[in-house]
Amino acid sequence: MPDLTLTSLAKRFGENTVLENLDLHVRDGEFFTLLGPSGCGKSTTLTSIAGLHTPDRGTIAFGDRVVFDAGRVDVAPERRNCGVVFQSYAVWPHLSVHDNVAYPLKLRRVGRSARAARVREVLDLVELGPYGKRYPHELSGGQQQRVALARALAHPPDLLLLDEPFSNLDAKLRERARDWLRRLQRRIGVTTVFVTHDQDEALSMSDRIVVLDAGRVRQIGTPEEIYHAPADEFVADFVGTVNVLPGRAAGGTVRLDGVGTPLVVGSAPDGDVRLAIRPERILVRSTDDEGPNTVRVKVRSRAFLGDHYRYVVGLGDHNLVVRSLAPVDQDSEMIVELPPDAIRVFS
Ligand SMILES: Nc1ncnc2c1ncn2[C@@H]1O[C@H](COP(=O)(O)OP(=O)(O)OP(=O)(O)O)[C@@H](O)[C@H]1O
Repeated sequence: MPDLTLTSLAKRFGENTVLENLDLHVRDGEFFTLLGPSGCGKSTTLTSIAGLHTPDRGTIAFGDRVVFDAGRVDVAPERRNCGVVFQSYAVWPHLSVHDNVAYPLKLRRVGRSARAARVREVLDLVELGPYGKRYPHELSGGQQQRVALARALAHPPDLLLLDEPFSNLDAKLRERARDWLRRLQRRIGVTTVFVTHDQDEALSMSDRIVVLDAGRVRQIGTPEEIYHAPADEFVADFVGTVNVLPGRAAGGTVRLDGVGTPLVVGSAPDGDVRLAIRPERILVRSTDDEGPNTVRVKVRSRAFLGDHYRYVVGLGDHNLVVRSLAPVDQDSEMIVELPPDAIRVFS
């Protein structure tokens, strides 16, 4: 399978700059996710790869094959050999499942018996083997998306491009569909670009994620890198929940407004900073002499969420969200530890 390289890709719609010098490299066989808020340019990137939008500048290459080079090369969508599934890419209601999946093969003039064999193969692949004769209205939403996927895979694509394919499914089905798609993608090894604005989906499925903001790359990394070592406050805030507190750094410590003892943070540039820590990295202690950065706080609110408690506690002049299994009463005191290795400091 080819890798995919986007170089200096730029796209404007009128006055609106949607992509600005976008550089991306998706490795051979990788499941690569474009993650970012609505309007950040994820779909525009995907449709540019598919050839459905024409960028203003830059190049797109599948392996050694340049499919787009602004002003010079612009390979037609049907010749790029991408399998595409969109959220709204409904299957054709008047065609049976078999005929939906056979359609791209028919377009490519694949003979009748080879076509039937391939349709059987991909329907088995998406676990819809017995459903060939049904019509879309006789299938669930999840099954219809699997038909769309089978259609995208019927003529083996060089790249699989998926734009929020699960957003019409309910939460339970969506979770099942994620697991299932990830296993299938690993099995067939097709280089895949996946678009979502859902951080859970991105974290649970991807080999690597790019976080986009207003057409620019904020960070590229594995799910663990993006979650545990966000490059900046935008990424920390967009992926997961984070407490962000203003303070002043000096000599590897940060003094928060209204908190007596400075917190040890490891390395940080001296001056005004913002300290970030995830709620689940804050430890609830029974005594306050167990480690550095142990602070006595007041529980302002408590919510029981089944598998954990979510507390809002007062830390100096700020509210801090804490996630813990430990039951502590509302309005009582709590001792929390902010481990230095759980703290990120942004200037
Ligand atoms: N055909 C178009 N004409 C004009 N503007 C467009 C067009 N397509 C997209 N845009 C604009 O480009 C920007 C990026 O859109 P895009 O669909 O790529 O974002 P996105 O990150 O996929 O968002 P979402 O998650 O909401 O789908 C938006 O401001 C959008 O309004």
